[in-house]
Amino acid sequence: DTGSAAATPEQYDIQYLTPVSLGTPPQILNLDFDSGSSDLWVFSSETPASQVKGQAQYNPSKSSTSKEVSGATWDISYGDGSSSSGNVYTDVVNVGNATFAGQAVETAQQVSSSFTSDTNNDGLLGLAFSTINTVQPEQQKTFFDNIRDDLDSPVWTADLKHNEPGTYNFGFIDDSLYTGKIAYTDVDSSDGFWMITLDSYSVGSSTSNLSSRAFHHRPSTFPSPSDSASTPLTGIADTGTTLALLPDSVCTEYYSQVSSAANSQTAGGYVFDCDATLPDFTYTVGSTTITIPGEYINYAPVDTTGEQCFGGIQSDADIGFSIFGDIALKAAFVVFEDDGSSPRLGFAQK
Ligand SMILES: CCNC(=O)c1c(-c2ccccc2)csc1NC(=O)CNCCc1c[nH]c2ccccc12
Repeated sequence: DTGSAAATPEQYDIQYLTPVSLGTPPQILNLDFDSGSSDLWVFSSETPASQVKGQAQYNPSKSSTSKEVSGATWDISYGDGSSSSGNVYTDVVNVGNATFAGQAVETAQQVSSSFTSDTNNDGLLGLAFSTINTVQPEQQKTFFDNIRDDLDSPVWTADLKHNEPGTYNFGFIDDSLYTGKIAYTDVDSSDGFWMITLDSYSVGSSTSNLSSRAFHHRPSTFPSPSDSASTPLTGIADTGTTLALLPDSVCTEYYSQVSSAANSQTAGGYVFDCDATLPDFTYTVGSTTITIPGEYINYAPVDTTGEQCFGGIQSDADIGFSIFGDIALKAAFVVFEDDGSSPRLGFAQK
């Protein structure tokens, strides 16, 4: 079995939505595939009308294959303060032809205001590890955990793009989606996340820094201007988080290269003039180097004046680990591999 479906970005790549077929006859909802959580939850016929603003709703009573999981409930809260909760059914779930008949579909009886106002997002499809699924009293499995044994290969891949549709594939690696080699690194799934350690990172690229300083020649003793560090970064690969949330030291190093940058309390993070030229951000996994172009890190205007823009790299303070969100992942072809015992993450240039 294999599956392939488009990942279409909302404005500013704030999230990527993918069509999913639920039930019989098929009900199509556009879900946010989220490697940072493990609940498949949807707007539903059980969501109060006051909390629905245009979202498609899954109606289990209209599906001949739905079964209520009696006594089961779910309740999830995210670090941005959003939340949702409700009941649980099993039904047929189909993602680009990868199908599982008894997938737990968590119907929302309550969603927080940020989900209500997110009018194109009909729910989330969790792809972190099933150990952090919130269903009680019996925890439910993610779609990937359920279909893994039917897949040609125990993998799913993310090819997210800037401002254009990309692809989520299940069960195979499409060699046309990347260049060079896929470098793999071990995953620590003990917290339920795809947690990895990136071998190093660097801010800017030596040539661009040098040219901006108009050096006529560089004495051999000149320190490398790319502030390249062999400092590792430990964090989670999280398709459900928009930004790259990194250590304060990395943020300071990065934004010190942007003359108009400031860490604004009111804006809730680093902002800069929208016409600023931002340095690239590079990270390495084994022998593979991924470069996030500076323009990807000019995330979005802070307000309608369009003068100040919000950075795509922000602090991971008070999280306890870094989050390599869409800003970091969309520069790469990413392989999420889990044979059930030793999960790995693969990165390739594209
Ligand atoms: C900002 C969203 N990310 C988080 O809260 C988060 C945190 C986290 C924890 C504490 C403080 C800040 C972040 C750890 S893992 C992690 N990752 C996830 O939670 C991934 N799922 C996010 C789902 C999600 C939350 N609010 C949305 C609004 C639109 C679309 C998706 C979402």
